[in-house]
Amino acid sequence: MSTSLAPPGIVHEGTLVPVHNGGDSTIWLPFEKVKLYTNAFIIQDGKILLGYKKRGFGQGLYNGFGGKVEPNETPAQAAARELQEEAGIEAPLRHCGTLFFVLKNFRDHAFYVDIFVAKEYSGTIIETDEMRPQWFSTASEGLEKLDDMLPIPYDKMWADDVFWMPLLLADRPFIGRADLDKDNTMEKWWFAEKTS
Ligand SMILES: Nc1nc2c([nH]c(=O)n2[C@H]2C[C@H](O)[C@@H](COP(=O)(O)OP(=O)(O)OP(=O)(O)O)O2)c(=O)[nH]1
Repeated sequence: MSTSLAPPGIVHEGTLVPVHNGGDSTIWLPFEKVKLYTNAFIIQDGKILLGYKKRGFGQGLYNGFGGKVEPNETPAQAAARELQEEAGIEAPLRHCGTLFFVLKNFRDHAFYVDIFVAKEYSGTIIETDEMRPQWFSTASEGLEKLDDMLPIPYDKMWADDVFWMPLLLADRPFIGRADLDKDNTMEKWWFAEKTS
């Protein structure tokens, strides 16, 4: 489909196949500037590594490891640095998705988040001041779970994650936008699979 149908903030050359869209709001929230962020996940052997955010933005939610891209860095470099700083590990990260994220009542900036994934890592996973890492099962409900590992805790994650996480788990590149209210409820969203 044509990318002109994608929401403001989404820039992509190639074919996008929309997979989810919705929300009660008729307009996309305005934004003045955009800041670059990263988010990185390790997915291996039926499990995914998430971190419980202990402080700051998103405190109390589980997420991948990431943060701001510094002025001297590429997103890939920032993703590697944040994974090391927040979980103590290194990994051959691959770009797998892009999330454009706008928070209502947060006027400062929109978030352009490059999402990375790796199937392996080196080093020892450690808890840091910012994140408490924990493995979760990627098995769907009803399927056999790994030992006593809990399923992905979507009710304790950013509300939009449930829309794109299945694409990440299936290794299907994606792009999307989510506008959220400050209490982590979805205002409006649009997600597409990148097929070229
Ligand atoms: N899973 C998920 N992550 C999100 C969403 N929106 C959003 O900003 N993020 C991620 C991107 C970043 O990894 C993180 C926000 O960065 P942060 O708050 O941890 O970074 P920071 O400003 O503290 O920067 P730094 O000190 O870690 O560099 O949240 C979302 O809707 N879902």
